[in-house]
Amino acid sequence: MQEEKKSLIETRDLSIGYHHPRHGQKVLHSNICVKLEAGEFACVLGPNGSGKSTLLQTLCGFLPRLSGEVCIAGNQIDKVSNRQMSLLASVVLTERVTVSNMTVSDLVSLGRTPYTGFFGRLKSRDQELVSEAIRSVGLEGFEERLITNMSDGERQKAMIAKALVQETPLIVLDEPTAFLDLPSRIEIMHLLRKLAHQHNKAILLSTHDLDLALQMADKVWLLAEGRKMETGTPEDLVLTNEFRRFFEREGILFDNDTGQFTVEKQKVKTIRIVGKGIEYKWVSRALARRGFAASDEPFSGFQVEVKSDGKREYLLTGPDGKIQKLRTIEDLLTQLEYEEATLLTE
Ligand SMILES: Nc1ncnc2c1ncn2[C@@H]1O[C@H](COP(=O)(O)OP(=O)(O)OP(=O)(O)O)[C@@H](O)[C@H]1O
Repeated sequence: MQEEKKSLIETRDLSIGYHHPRHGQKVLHSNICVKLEAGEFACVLGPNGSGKSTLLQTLCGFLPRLSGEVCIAGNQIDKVSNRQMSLLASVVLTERVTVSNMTVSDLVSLGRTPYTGFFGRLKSRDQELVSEAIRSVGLEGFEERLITNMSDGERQKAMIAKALVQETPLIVLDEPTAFLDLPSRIEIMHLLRKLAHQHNKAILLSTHDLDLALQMADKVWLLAEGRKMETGTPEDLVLTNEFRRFFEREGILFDNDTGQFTVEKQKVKTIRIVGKGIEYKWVSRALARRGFAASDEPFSGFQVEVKSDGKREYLLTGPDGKIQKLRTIEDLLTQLEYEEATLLTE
């Protein structure tokens, strides 16, 4: 029999939103029934303004829920004291840290407060954890740097390190990758997933990195205005077309095959592309951007032959059979545009 997994977050008929003094209640989402278990790495995805931050803040008790229940590690959230909460959940929100005169080490050490008390001294194990966390987010060497003198991305990494040293079974992060460059985004997502899988933590984060979430999340929670929240493995949500329904909009298509978004072409023209290998792939991509779909059929229109002998040579054949040799993709696109325009004016 399968062992029942421990739920770190569980909601029943939860409604989230805001109370407005004059306009009454603004309900963003209702009837939310979700579960986040130990060892699970889950990503909340949704367009801007869909309610991701509101949901995360409500789950952590930073915002009051409108109705329904939120349980943290099996306890109703109203009955969890602040101290208990600090031992159960570490939370990284998006607001900037503005404390002056605080170094990276000072900030990360604050994550140990639930164990040491606010004025408590760090023991050697606390110090070790702080150093380890700083290392794991790639900030080694930044220990004595003032937080105010760091880039947004570096500061974000320090906040994640602070959450790590808190050693809680649940970590909630609102857009932790927002200010990071692509390698750092991948690194942080890997690190968080590893923590979930190897240290049995429940990790919930919101992100706009759809492709990274598709590749890495165990579960995805999809939010969009006016829609019922959907949850599941990324693959199920792709195969049931939920990703499409949540994210496609005019001019933007979600390709279920590749899991990527593409810009809808206004007009698809075909072009024969001959060749193979990486050069072929990038030429096809550049031509697709200009509205050309590759075709293998013998064709009476334009043809591009891609030499794959490392010489970087593109042979463009026009409908009249004239062949032109081009050295770069930029030249190829310019020539093709010129030839097309000439054809139209003839
Ligand atoms: N304090 C507030 N009072 C009233 N409405 C609010 C408040 N904060 C946010 N909202 C509204 O609630 C909706 C959801 O906002 P939220 O910040 O949760 O979205 P989000 O999905 O996190 O957006 P983003 O991806 O842009 O960060 C938005 O329409 C927003 O304007």
